[in-house]
Amino acid sequence: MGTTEEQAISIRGLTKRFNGLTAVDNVGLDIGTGEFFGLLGPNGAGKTTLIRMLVGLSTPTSGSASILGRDIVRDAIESRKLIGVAPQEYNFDENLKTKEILTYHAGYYGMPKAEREKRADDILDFLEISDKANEYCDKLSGGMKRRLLIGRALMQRPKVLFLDEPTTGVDVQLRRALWGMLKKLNSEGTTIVLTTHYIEEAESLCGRVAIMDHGRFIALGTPDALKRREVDSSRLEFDIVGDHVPDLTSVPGVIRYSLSREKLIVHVSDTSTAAVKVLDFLRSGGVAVKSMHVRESTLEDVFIKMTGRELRE
Ligand SMILES: Nc1ncnc2c1ncn2[C@@H]1O[C@H](COP(=O)(O)OP(=O)(O)OP(=O)(O)O)[C@@H](O)[C@H]1O
Repeated sequence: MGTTEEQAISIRGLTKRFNGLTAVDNVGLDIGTGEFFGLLGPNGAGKTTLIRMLVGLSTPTSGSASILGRDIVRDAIESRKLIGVAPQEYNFDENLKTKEILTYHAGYYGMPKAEREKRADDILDFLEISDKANEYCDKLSGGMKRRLLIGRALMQRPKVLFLDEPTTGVDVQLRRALWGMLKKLNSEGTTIVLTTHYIEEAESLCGRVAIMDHGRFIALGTPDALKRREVDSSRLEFDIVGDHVPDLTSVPGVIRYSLSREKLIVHVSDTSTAAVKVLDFLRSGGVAVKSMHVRESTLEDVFIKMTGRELRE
């Protein structure tokens, strides 16, 4: 991939240091236009710092990056016009009402009054908070504030949308509703970059993800490819009676297994065929099986395999 305009984001050797701490460490990446890209990683991995540099809120210590061909430092004003940002923390002026937050914001971007009124109405409608248009924003619930943060980022019709943990603290139902809204925006052509702790969020939304740890990308690819490349495709968990089983490695599809306290975990390459074979093998070996669960691998498994730690401490 080149570094020309077809890239929504192009990053080269980007680094940020804070008094001896390297928060983002020589990162390189291209994100194509129209991608839905996820940055996944534990607290302190450097996700927010990376986004803050890309959106012009923090100056890189070294390296470079561009948004649709505009350098984030040299062409900062141009590049900022192309993006929308929903930060992790609410930062609304509490003296403003919901709709005013949107119209004032678009005013900074020089949008004419009639257009910004209409745009704000459309966005409130899209985010299903039209009935709160005239409420003061500090009266809104957490979930409504989350939607408003996204709505504000959409006002200037960004080509690239940055969302820093857009669903933190919202309930499962709203999270799914927000996912639907974000998918729609992406399908209409907006490039989206989001950071998240939620594995299901990255897996459900993102075409590609980068897993970050200690300021670096430790894995990059589609969620499926990462799971295939980095971990066994799935594992079977059996509750059995006793602490002995015949050697399972002779069963086709079995990669490895472990047994402890009557819990047998079998890593297999193809769940659909291996599950039945393992079960038959155990039964013919005289092992009483109380229950069996299939657990598909997740991006969390990828992270654990690569770092030996869990994503959420
Ligand atoms: N302004 C700052 N001054 C000093 N250190 C900072 C500053 N901002 C971030 N850091 C440090 O840089 C590292 C990366 O932080 P960052 O917020 O980018 O991580 P993150 O992956 O976004 O984490 P989280 O998921 O908690 O938001 C952390 O060790 C953090 O303490």
